[in-house]
Amino acid sequence: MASCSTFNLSPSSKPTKPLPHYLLKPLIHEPETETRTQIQTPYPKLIVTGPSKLSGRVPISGSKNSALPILAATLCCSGTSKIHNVPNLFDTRTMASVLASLGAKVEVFNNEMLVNTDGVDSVEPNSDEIRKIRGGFFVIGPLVARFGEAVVALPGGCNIGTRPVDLYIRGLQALGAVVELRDGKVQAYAANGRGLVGGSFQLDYASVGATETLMMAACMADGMTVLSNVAREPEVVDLARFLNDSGACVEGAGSNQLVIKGKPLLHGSECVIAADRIEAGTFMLAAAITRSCISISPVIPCQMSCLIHKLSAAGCKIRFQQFLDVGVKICKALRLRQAHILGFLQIFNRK
Ligand SMILES: CC(=O)N[C@H]1[C@@H](OP(=O)(O)OP(=O)(O)OC[C@H]2O[C@@H](n3ccc(=O)[nH]c3=O)[C@H](O)[C@@H]2O)O[C@H](CO)[C@@H](O)[C@@H]1O
Ligand SMILES: C=C(OP(=O)(O)O)C(=O)O
Repeated sequence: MASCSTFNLSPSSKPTKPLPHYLLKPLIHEPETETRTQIQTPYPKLIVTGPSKLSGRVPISGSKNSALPILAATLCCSGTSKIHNVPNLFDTRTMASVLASLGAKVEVFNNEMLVNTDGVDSVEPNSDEIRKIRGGFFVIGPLVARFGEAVVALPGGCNIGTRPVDLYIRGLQALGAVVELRDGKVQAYAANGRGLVGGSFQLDYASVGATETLMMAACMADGMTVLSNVAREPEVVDLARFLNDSGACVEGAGSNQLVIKGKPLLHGSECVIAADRIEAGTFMLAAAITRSCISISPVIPCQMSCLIHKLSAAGCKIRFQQFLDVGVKICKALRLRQAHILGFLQIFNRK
């Protein structure tokens, strides 16, 4: 296919060289030490002066972490994909720019995005856009699967610390990609000169982003793929649902193993992005620490069970007034141990 890549990506011209150490560094999950919690950044602070009381009803947006991989997955689809309830955020706007930089047609109407990737004529998204957010890197999976090659800058969005992408790369290699790093960009191409081939890959760590990227790639790889020790987060399930609605064959989403039968090309479909459990959880905590009573909607209670349990144990009263309504009221002081940001998010991210 036509490409704006400045590199000659023909397989025969590509001597394989080892990836740099920092991309392949082993996944070591350090304990929550002071070094993780004291990351200094030049970014502005939010200073909240209390005591304050919160009240009222808060609408919860569509999930950013579901929207980003689903937008990337439109690269697997012919025709138009219609995505509803996309939160209007810097990250989703950036992902739309990433797709547009590849030649996709992206139309935005309030919280609805229509994406048609039939006109994609590049495998190299705009690097400035990719470096703005972590999720931009997801496009490497569908690009190499559909077009046989991808040139994607290393992702940004990592003010919370270094977040390697070694699992994405090793997973793509397991599906028959040759991967190199040049000038801060990851270049991947199908070793057989055609497309990816199904294979088996076990993630060292159940990374959400790597699971999603490899799921998209496997949907268009030739044959069966088995991905083990994958992430089980609701956003992974949302992505699998979108891909299956678009003609893919993904089984096992929500468990720790995915079995995926590749198809040559998926077709556009329609989906509604689910409510953001991180946003909902943040408001629940805000109500708890200010001893306030608020109502948030919509929420998906089964995705919040961990946080609901913790807050209930701390004395919060949580009521489901209607199916998706939650009221939070703190009855006694709540003491939460400080945790680094991902640990904090994992209170409601992990099952
Ligand atoms: C866009 C998106 O969905 N972001 C979410 C995603 O972030 P993120 O993409 O960072 O989450 P992952 O589960 O993929 O990765 C978590 C950690 O695993 C390590 N890692 C991951 C991949 C890899 O190839 N190598 C590696 O070392 C990194 O230290 C990383 O910080 O999950 C987090 C934890 O559930 C959420 O808080 C983020 O909001
Ligand atoms: C860390 C987050 O997301 P990302 O991985 O997209 O940077 C977040 O949503 O807080």
